[in-house]
Amino acid sequence: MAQYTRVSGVVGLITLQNPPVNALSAVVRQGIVDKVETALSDPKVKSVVICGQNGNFCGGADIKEFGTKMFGPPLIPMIHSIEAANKPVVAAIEGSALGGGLELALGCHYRIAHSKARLGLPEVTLGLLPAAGGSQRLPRLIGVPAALNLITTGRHVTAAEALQLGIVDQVTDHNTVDAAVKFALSVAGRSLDARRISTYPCPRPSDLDALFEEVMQKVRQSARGAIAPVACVQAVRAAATLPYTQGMEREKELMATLFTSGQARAMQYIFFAQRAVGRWRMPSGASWDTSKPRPVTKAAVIGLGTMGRGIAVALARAGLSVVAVETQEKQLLEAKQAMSSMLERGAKRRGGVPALGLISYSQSIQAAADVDLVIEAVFEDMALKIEVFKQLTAVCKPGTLLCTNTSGLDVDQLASETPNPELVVGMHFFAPAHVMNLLEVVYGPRSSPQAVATAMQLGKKMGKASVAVGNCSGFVGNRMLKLYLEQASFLLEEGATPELVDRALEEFGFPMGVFRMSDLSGLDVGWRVRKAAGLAEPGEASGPSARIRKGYRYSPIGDLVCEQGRFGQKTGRGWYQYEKPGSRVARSDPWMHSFLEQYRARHGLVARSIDHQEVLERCLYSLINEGFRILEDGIAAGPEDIDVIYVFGYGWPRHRGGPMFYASMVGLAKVLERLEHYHQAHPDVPNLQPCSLLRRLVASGSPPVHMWREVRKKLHSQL
Ligand SMILES: CCCCCCCCCCCCC[C@H](O)CC(=O)SCCNC(=O)CCNC(=O)[C@H](O)C(C)(C)COP(=O)(O)OP(=O)(O)OC[C@H]1O[C@@H](n2cnc3c(N)ncnc32)[C@H](O)[C@@H]1OP(=O)(O)O
Repeated sequence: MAQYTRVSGVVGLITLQNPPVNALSAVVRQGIVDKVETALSDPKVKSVVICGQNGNFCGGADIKEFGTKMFGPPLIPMIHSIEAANKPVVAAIEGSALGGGLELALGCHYRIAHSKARLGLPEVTLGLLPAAGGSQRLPRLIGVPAALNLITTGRHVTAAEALQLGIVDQVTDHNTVDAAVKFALSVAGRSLDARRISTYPCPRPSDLDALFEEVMQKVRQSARGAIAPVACVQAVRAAATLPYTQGMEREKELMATLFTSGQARAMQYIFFAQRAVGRWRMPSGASWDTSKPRPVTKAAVIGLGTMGRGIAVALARAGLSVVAVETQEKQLLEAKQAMSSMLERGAKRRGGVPALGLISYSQSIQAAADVDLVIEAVFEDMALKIEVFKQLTAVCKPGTLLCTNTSGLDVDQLASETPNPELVVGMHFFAPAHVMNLLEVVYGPRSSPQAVATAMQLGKKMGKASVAVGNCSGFVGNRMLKLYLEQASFLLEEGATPELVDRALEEFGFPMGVFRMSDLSGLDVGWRVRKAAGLAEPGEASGPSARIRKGYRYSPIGDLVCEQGRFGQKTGRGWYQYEKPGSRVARSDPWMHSFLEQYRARHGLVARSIDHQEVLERCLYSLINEGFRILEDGIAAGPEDIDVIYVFGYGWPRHRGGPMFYASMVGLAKVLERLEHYHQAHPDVPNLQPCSLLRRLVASGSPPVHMWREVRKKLHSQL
C-alpha cells in the first residue's frame, strides 16, 4: 500500500509500503494511483514527493505476481498519469530503485538520490525487459549507447554514476526525503514541459544502424541462447527509431513474448532459488532460523596456492582482517605480490581503495592463534590436511572454527581427527575464488549447526551464493559432474569428437563445452584423482577388461591423453591444441582425431554417427539422474540447492534454470524414458539406471519442482 501525508504545508508525500523492498504489488499500485489523485486534487498541494518506506525506494514490479493472474491498476498508465501531472513530482531514492522502481522514478519530473542508492533496470536478469516504459524513457534521457549498456546487462549503478549519466538530478548524503521535499518546494509552480521524458526526442547517434548491428552481434554472442538481451536491444532500437507511442507498443509486444517464455520462468525461479538456499536446513532439523552464527572479524587462510590466494582476497574484500600463512618463503613472497595486484585491480575496476592493509602475511601457523575462523587451503591430500588440522588445534584459541577448502575429500574423516569435530566444516570454493560466486558449505554428521550458520553467513558476506550440502564424495557439484564427464568420454569411444560434444553443449548455453572446460582446468587434476581411486592404470591395457573397472564400463581415454603429457591449456595440448602453453584459443587437433581412431581400432569399437540430441541427453540426463540420487540421499535439501550450485559454479545457462528445473521443463517422464533407453543400450553403465526418486516423481504425476521436497519426504517416511 501507500501512505499519504502533507509536509511543509504544500508538499504531498507518498510513501510506498511493502516491506522489504516495496515491490509494486497490486495493492501498492492501487495505493499510488489513489494517493497521487489525492495530492493532485488537493489545492493546497503545490508539489509531490514519492519515497519508499524504511530507506528503500522500490525493488520493481512484484515478481511473485508474474506467475499468477494479475489484478490491480497496471503500471504503465499509472506512470503516465504521474508524468502527465500538472504539479511537479519528485522521486526520493534511497536504497534501491530497480526495474519498475526506476521506471516509476523516470515517470516523475525530478529524481533525488541518496549517495548510497543503487539504480538499474535488471529485468534482463529475470528473462524480461523494462516494460513499464523503461526501454523508451531511459534512451531518451541518457542516450542510446548508455541505455543499451544498462538495459542489456541489467547492472546496478551507484548514485554517483546515475548523476553523471543524467538519470538523477541531485545526490545527497543527508536525509533524502528532506532533500526531496526542499527540492519540491523550490520547483513548485514551474513549467513541467521540459520535464516529461516521454516527450523528449531520442538522441540518435549518426551511425545508428552500425551501432545496433554491432551491439546486437555482441549481445547474441554473450547471451548464449537467452532471448531477453536480444529483445532489450530491439526495444531500445524502437525508442531510437519510432515515436514514443509506437515505441511503447513495440515494448509491449516484445514483453509479451518474453513474459510467457520458459526462459523468464527459469530465470525467475533462479532468483527465488538463490534466496531460498539461504534458508538452509540439515537432516537433523537444525536450520538457519534456529542457529545463530558466531561473529567472525578475523580469519586465517593456510596455504597460499591459487585457491588460498583467491580466498584471502575475497575475505579481505568482505572487510575481514586476514592472516595469510604460507610456510615456504618464496611462495609467500610470490603470493603477497599476486594478492596485492588482485586487490589493486579489483579496486580499480569497482572504484574504491584496495584492502591491502587488511592482510598480514606469515610463514608461521602460530599467526593464526587469535583468529575466529581458519580456512585451510593446502594441497588436496588428506594426510597433509590432517597434519595442518593437528597444528591448528594446538595453536588456535578454543572455539575457533576450522574450515577445509576441499573439492572432494571426506570432511568427516578430517573432523574425526580433531578433538572438536563439531567445529569443522568444509568450504568448497570455486576457482578463481575471488571471482566465482559459489560456495558449497559442507557439513558432516558432527558439524554443529552454529559452525554451518557461521560458514554460511561468511559466504554471504563474501558475496557468494552459499549452499549447505551434506558430506559425500564430490559433494553436490563434482559428484554430478563426474557422470557428465564419464558420458562425454564414452561418446568419444563411440564415435564423437571433442568438437562435436562441445558444440552441442555450447549451443545448449554452456560457456564452454566439457572438453574445452577440462583443458582450461587442467586434465592432470582428474587424472590424479582417478589414480588415487585406483581407476587410472599406467599404460594401456588390452583385451575385454581394458575398459572395465570394478565390474563396470570405464573409459581410459583421459588417462591416455595425460600419459602423453597433454594436460590442457597449460601444456599447449589437451583435447585441443593451443598456439603455445598458456594460450586460450582452442584449435582442432588432427593428432586427437587420429588418436581416437587408433584407440577405437585397438578396442574393436566401430565409430557411429552421434547427433547433438544424444550428446545432450547422455551428458545432461546422467547428471540430472545423479541430482535425483543426491536428493534421495538427503545430501542436498532441495532441487533449488542443486540448481543454484550449477548456475553459479558450473556455467549451467541461467535461462534454463539449473539441471533439476530443466528436467521439470523437459518433463520428468521424458527424462525417465530416455534414461531407460540409454541404460538398456549400455547396461554396463549403472549410472544410467534411473534413480528411484525420479521414478516416484513420475509415478506421482510429475509434480512441479517446488513440490519435490514433499514427495521425497513421503518416500523417506515410507522407508
Ligand atoms: C499474455 C502476456 C501479457 C504480457 C504482458 C505482461 C505485462 C506485465 C507488465 C509488467 C511491467 C513490467 C515492469 C518492470 O519492468 C518489470 C520489473 O520491475 S521486474 C523486477 C525488477 N527488479 C529486480 O529485478 C530487483 C530484484 N530484487 C533485488 O535485486 C534485491 O532483492 C534488492 C532489491 C537489491 C534487495 O536485495 P537484498 O537487500 O539483498 O534483499 P533480498 O534480495 O534478499 O530480497 C528480500 C526479499 O524481497 C524479495 N524481493 C526482492 N525483490 C522483489 C521483487 N521485485 N518482487 C518480489 N519480491 C522481491 C526477495 O525475494 C526476498 O524475499 P524472499 O525470497 O527471501 O522471501
